[in-house]
Amino acid sequence: MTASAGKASESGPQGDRHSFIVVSNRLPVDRTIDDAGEVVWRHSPGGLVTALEPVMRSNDGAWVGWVGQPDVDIERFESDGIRIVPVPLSTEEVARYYEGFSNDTLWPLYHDVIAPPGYHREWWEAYVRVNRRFADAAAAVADDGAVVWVQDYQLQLVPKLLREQRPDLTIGFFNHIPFPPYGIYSQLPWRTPIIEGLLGADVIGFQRLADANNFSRAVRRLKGFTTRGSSIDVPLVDESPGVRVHAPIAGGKPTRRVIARHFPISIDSRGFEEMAKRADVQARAKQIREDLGNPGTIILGVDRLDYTKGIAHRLKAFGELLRDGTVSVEDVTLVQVASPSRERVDAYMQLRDEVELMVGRINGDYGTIRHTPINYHHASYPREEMVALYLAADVMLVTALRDGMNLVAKEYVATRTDNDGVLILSEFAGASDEMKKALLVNPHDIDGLKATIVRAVSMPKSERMSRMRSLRKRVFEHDVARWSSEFIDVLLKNGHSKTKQFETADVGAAQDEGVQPEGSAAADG
Ligand SMILES: O=P(O)(O)OC[C@H]1O[C@H](O[C@H]2O[C@H](CO)[C@@H](O)[C@H](O)[C@H]2O)[C@H](O)[C@@H](O)[C@@H]1O
Ligand SMILES: O=c1ccn([C@@H]2O[C@H](COP(=O)(O)OP(=O)(O)O)[C@@H](O)[C@H]2O)c(=O)[nH]1
Repeated sequence: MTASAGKASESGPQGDRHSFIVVSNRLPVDRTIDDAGEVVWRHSPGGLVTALEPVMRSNDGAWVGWVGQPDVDIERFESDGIRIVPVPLSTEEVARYYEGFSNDTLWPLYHDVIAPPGYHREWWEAYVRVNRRFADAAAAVADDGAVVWVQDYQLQLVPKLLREQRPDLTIGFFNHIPFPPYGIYSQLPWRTPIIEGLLGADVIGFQRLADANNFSRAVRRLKGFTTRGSSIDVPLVDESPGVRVHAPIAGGKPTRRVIARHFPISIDSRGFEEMAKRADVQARAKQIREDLGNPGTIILGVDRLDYTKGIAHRLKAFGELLRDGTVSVEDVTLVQVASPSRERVDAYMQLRDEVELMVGRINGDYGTIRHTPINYHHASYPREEMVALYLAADVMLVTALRDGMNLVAKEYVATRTDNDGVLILSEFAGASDEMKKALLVNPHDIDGLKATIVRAVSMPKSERMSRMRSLRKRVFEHDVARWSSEFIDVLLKNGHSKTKQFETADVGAAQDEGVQPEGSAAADG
C-alpha cells in the first residue's frame, strides 16, 4: 500500500514573497510516476515531514524543497493548503548530493559510523552546488526581514550562503539527526566549511543536549571561537545595519551571538489521539488482530529500512526467543513494517537482503501452517493504517542503534488512549532522554533485549498502565507545537533586530527552558 498525499496541482500562486519560510530537502509531497505513466503525488517518508507539516499549516508561509524526482522543473504550487516552492535536481545531483554526500557520507558519519562513510570530492562539490541553489530559492521568496528555518544535514551550508546575500533575514537551523562526537566528526575532510555554514544561522537546534555539546566542541576545536553554555561568539565579518551586535564573552572585537541548544522534536499528539478514537480506525485495528489469528501478544516494529534502526538486532533476539522456546509462535507475532528508503544506496540494498534473509529463515524455521512468526511488510503506509497498527500492538519495539529522535515511539504512546501497551525503546534514540518510563534497552546486548521482550510480554496490566500514563503525559505536554514555538521564540529573540514578530498561530505558549548547563563547554580532549 502506498501513502497518498492530498491534492497537489502543478500550478498555483506565483511570485509572492513570504515572512516565514521552511527550507528542507524533502517536501511534504513526493512527485512520482505510476505504472500507467501518470504523475502521482505521494506523502513523503520520514519524521521530518511528519513534524513540520502541522507547523506549516498554522503559519502563512512557504516550503522550499525538492519534489523527490530528478530532472523536473516545476512551478510553485499549493498542496493541501501549503505553498510549495520546488527546487530542481538533476539525476547526477541526486546521485552525488542526495544519495552520495547526504546519505553515504554524512548520514553514516553522523550515526556513529555504523556503516563506513564514503568521502568523494565530486559528491562534496555537488553538495555545495545544490546548497547554493536552495539558498538562492529561499532568498528569492523571502520578504524583507523574514524568518527562514532551514532543516537538516542535507542543507548545512544554506545558513551561511543565505546570510551572505540576505543579512536582513533571521535564520534558524534544525538538525534532525545526531551531531557526532568530535573524534568522529573530525574524519570529515570538509569539517570546517560545514561548521562555518551552520554558524550562518542565529539559532542552531539539535535533538539532544549531547548533540549540541558535540557541535559546540567542534566549533571550539576548528574555529577557536568562545562558547559559554549555549552561546557562541562569532566574529562579525560585516556590520550590516540591523545585525544584533553582542559584547563578546571574552572581550575583544564585536561579535554575533549564535545559540546552539537542544529542542527535542515531537508530534501532533492530539491529532494522533483523535485518529485513534475514530471508529473506522479502531475497527481496522481489530481486523488486523483477527487477520493475524488473534495472537496473545502482537509486537510491532515500524521503521524506514535503514541500518541505523537496528532491525537485524531485533530479528535476532526474536528468533532466539523462538529457538529457546521462551516464546511460542502460537502466542506471539512480530509485525515488522520496513518502509522503502534510499534504495539506490549500496548499504541500503545490502540491508534489505540481510533483513529479508533473516525474516525468511525465522519464518521457515519456526512457522506453522496456521502461524507465521514475523509478519513482514516492505511498504509505506498512510497515517490511518499506522495508527491502526499502533492500536493493534501490545508491545512497540524500537531498537535503533542511533536515531535523532524516533517519532514512531511518540506516536505509539499518543494513540494509546486505553493507557495500555508497552514501549521498548533503545537508549540510542533521542526519544529515550524524555521517555524514561519506557523499557530502555541497549540493542547491541541481545540477551538484554531478549529479557526485555519477555518482560514486556508478561508485564502486569497495572504496571503497563502506570508506565503508559506517565509516557502519555510527557508526549502531550511536549508536542510539536511546543517544539516549534520554543525554537521560534528563541530565534526571534536572537535574530535580526528588523525581523517583524510573527504569529506562531495556534502553537502553544512559548516557554524558554533556558540554556545548557555551564558545564557543557567542558574541556576539550
Ligand atoms: O528524506 P529521506 O532520505 O527519505 O529520509 C527520511 C527522513 O529521515 C530522517 O528523519 C529524521 O528526522 C526525524 C524527525 O526529526 C527524527 O525523528 C529521526 O530520528 C531522524 O532520522 C532525516 O533526518 C530527514 O531529513 C529525512 O527526510
Ligand atoms: O509506513 C510508514 C512508516 C512510517 N511512517 C511515518 O514515518 C515517520 C518516521 O519517523 P521517525 O522519526 O520514527 O524516523 P525517520 O524515518 O524520520 O528516521 C513517522 O511519522 C511514521 O508514522 C509512515 O507514515 N508510514
